[in-house]
Order: sequence, then structure tokens, then C-alpha cells
Amino acid sequence: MTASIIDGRAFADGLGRKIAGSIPIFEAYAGRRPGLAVVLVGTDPASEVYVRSKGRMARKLGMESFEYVLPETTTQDELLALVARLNADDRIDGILVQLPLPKGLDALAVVTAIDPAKDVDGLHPMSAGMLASGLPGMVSCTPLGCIMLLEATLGSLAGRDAIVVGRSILVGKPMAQLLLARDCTVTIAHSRTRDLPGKVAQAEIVVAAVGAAEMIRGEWIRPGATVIDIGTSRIERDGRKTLVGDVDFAGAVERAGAITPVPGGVGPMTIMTLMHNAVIAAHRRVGLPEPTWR
Ligand SMILES: Nc1nc2c(c(=O)[nH]1)N[C@@H](CN(C=O)c1ccc(C(=O)N[C@@H](CCC(=O)O)C(=O)O)cc1)CN2
Repeated sequence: MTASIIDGRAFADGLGRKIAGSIPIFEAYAGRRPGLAVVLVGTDPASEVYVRSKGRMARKLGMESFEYVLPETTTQDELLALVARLNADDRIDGILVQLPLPKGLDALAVVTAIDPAKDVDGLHPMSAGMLASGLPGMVSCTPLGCIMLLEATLGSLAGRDAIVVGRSILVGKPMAQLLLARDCTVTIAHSRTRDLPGKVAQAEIVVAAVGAAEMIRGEWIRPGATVIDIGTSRIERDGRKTLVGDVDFAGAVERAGAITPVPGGVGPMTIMTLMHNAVIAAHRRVGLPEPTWR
């Protein structure tokens, strides 16, 4: 079997067009455009690229983008003071602090300082609690994008056996909650899991979020399974730098029913679901009914 390729870029483009179409309606009602603030601390090259892409995409869709680039030497108090200012700024509907933060800064304390109504990254403990309670809060961007791709590929997810490999608050935990909310039977695997190959082999849905290049081997994949690869690692292959995921794509594509590529799978959805969340947050803040774009 050769898997069909889940085209995250095309899906994200389609979602972007729908989001852009909703902005004039918001503007006519609120007298302003939805505002997204993105904060970068330090000079991590990948983070710089992601933050630039977020600002560019927000502007392209017709939103107002507020970008803050702070030096590596920024203190916790300075960062918290900026978050407090953004919380109080009425033009700003969503706040995202790019992760990872430089050493010495406490990311959990920073995301907890964000007004939950503006938590477009879904990382505030209140957002996580609402997701776990089945309440309509903000959902972390990457897991939300994965769920959209899974539902577009499989339709209903109810009753399916799923494994999430990874338990971070950014991806693994919210991903497992989203699958559970759709009546999947969910296994969460992590670095201490015994017999990972055997557990992956039982799953109809595999979500790989471990951050280790090609760790999930193709021969582990159950024939016909749907594989969602969240990893992005730069490795050297045949003397060239290559971007790969957490899944051994060449092996998995021969067994899976459908699979996301890296690049071009989950990554573009992470940016677009941020736009989605920012516009949803804007609607909630001004009391306008939320659009549904799926
Ligand atoms: N506060 C947050 N920090 C981070 C998040 C997040 O959701 N919130 N996610 C990641 C990084 N990230 C967005 O911030 C991100 C990662 C990857 C991509 C992407 O489009 N990847 C491309 C490949 C790009 C390349 O060549 O490097 C792809 O997969 O096609 C977008 C966003 C960590 N931090």
C-alpha cells in the first residue's frame, strides 16, 4: 500500500481564504480589525522565521499585527510587564509568546500571565482545563490543526484507536484531549513507555510529537493507519541538510493509509490555526457570534 499524502499546505490555504472572508464582517461590526500580538525573546533562528511568518500571515488575511522582538537579556519581570500591557490593550485580541524562551525565563509563568480571553496559543492552564472539561476555550494551534486534518481525511474519528507519542503541554496533552473528545480510544506514549513499537502497531491513528528525528519506524505502522507527524528536525543526509519529521516517512508511506509530509503537513496548519484562534478570540471579545469555517 502507498499512503495518500495529507496536504497541510493546501488545507491551510483554504482555511486562510475563509478566515480572510470573515474579517470585513468583523471590521464592519467592531470598527477595527482583529489584532494579534506576537512576542519573540532572543534570536533563535527558527523562532525568528515562525514569528515573521505569523506577522506576515496576519497582515495577509487582513488582521492587525503587533510584533515585539525583545533581547536575549530580557528579564522575567520585563516580559511579564509587556504581557500586562498587551492584556490591557483593547486593540489586541490575541497574544502569543513564541516558545522556547531563552534559559532563565519561566514559560509557564509567562503564559499564565496572559489574559485567558487572549490566549490564542491555548497554553494558559485555564484553556487546558476548559479543553479537559469539554468547554469551549482556546485550543493549542498545532493539535487543532492536526484534528482538522484528521477529520478532513477520516470523517468521524469516533471509536478509533489512537496513539499520541509525546506528552508536552504544547502538543501531546491537548492532542490526546481533542481525540478523546471525539470518542477515540487514546493511548499517550512517552519516553518511559514500554514496547512503543507494539503500541504504535495497534493504532489506527498515530500522532508523533516526540521531537526525535525519524524515531517512529515505518515497520511499526499498522497497515492503513493515518499518520500525523508533528516533528521537524534538521538532519544531515547525503551531505545535505534536510528537514525530517518524527516518523520514518519512506518506510511509513509504504504501510499507512494516509500520512502528513514534513515539510508541508502539520507546520502550515500551526500558523493558520493561530489566525483561526485570533479571529475567534476577537469575535468573543466583542460579542459577535463565532464563524465556523470547517
Ligand atoms: N508559542 C508557541 N511556540 C511554538 C509553537 C506554538 O504553536 N506556539 N509551535 C512551534 C513552532 N511553530 C510555531 O510557532 C511552527 C513550526 C513549524 C512551522 C512550519 O510551517 N513548518 C514547515 C517547515 C518550515 C521549515 O522549513 O523550517 C513545515 O512543516 O512545512 C510553523 C510553525 C514551536 N514553538
